[in-house]
Amino acid sequence: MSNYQVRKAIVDLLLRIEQDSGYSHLLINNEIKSRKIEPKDESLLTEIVYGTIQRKLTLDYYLAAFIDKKKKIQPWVRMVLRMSVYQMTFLNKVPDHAVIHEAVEIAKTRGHKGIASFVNGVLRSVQRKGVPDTSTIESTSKRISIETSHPEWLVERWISMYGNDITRDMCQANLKRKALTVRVQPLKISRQKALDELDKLGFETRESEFSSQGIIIDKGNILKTALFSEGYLTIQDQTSMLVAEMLHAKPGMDVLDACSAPGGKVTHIAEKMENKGSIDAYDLHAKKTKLIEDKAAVLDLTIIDAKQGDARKLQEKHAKESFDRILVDAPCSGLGVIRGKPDIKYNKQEKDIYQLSEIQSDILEHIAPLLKKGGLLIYSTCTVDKKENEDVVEAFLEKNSDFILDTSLFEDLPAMITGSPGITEMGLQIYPQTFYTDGFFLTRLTKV
Ligand SMILES: C[S@@+](CC[C@H](N)C(=O)[O-])C[C@H]1O[C@@H](n2cnc3c(N)ncnc32)[C@H](O)[C@@H]1O
Repeated sequence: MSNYQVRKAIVDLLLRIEQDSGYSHLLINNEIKSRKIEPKDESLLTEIVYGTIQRKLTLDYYLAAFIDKKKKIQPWVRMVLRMSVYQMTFLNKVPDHAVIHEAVEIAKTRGHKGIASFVNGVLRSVQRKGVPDTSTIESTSKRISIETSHPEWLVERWISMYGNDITRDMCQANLKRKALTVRVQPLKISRQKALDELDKLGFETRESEFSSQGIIIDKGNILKTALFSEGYLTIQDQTSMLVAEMLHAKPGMDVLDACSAPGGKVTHIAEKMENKGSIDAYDLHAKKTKLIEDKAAVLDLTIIDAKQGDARKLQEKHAKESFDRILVDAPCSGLGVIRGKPDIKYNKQEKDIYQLSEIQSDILEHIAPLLKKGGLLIYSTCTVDKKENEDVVEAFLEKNSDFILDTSLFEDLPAMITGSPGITEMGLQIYPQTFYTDGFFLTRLTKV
């Protein structure tokens, strides 16, 4: 594929992601497969698409300095300008003159001479004058918003909850790549053996301190290994691995995972149970239960019964106090995983947070009777927002006097997390900047 064709594919992809509000990671993978993008172009395509989405608001701020406010710009032309300015400002892989040349070529073929000369004019001005200085933006929230490309309502919200410094660090961390992490299936391979095998294959790896099963991959493509395809390893963020570590499910126990798909945490729980006992794994969406089944099958785990069910109605299916352990890994706004799914920061709205917090409270309220006395319940989300995290837990504890927060959680956490800035009376909020993981919330409750 020529450079021009790769750039053209990037513009199409950016347009589709914006117009369909599609998840960029899924659309990028489809594009690579369907257009048969060569491996040498794969990483550049991914880098430009992700980068352009990640920096969208910053790029638009830069472009606004060079384009008349009243000028109507077609969406594809804006995409060409954004991706070109992204490459000129944040990447140094291709010289500016080549970036401009390719942008003009796309504009000529897709549009006409007039558009090509507009694109050429704007990009040449950016090249000549440089992008505008953002340090003169007076309002703190606006400056963070523009510099890190997060919507201002979200920056203001985070500032009101966590202050300027944590918010700025969080927004900046969301722009950086995180290392891929995997979990070993300990019934099939030990972590040490997996590390040795990966070492032989030329991977650069480290042990994760979040989980005895976790491995951080600094270099190497795990997807192409038999260790992955044969279920010795599975991809999971380190924060998610904390859940099964903290749930302490033992072989022979009865466990409920109320919101289970695609099955990352429930398979980890089954591993901790040495594949002995029983796990009822529900998800609201019937088609997603197949994802849980597939994951369990590749990992050779047989104790998971994946089925459709609304977590708010499980009392119709199970008697009170049926379970030793319950996981509520609730549907959430996902503001902790912006780094991997940058679309989230533009697609989520503040009202979603309020709606989700009601669903989360509802799920907890209806699940609570199913826990045995002395049992443990973990509530977790992959978001950073008090309304969906601490507030949900606090309201639940106020209403349900038979539950208390299991404060031994705080001694139970891995040493590197103890004393981390997100620990509160209601649980552990992990910020994406603290350990360069996803942002995540987790707490552990017990019935007395
Ligand atoms: C954060 S995800 C769970 C991730 C999963 N625990 C894992 O580790 O792979 C939340 C899941 O809850 C499901 N969900 C949403 N509302 C639900 C409800 N009322 N009852 C059960 N599941 C629900 C969603 O379909 C989604 O798959």
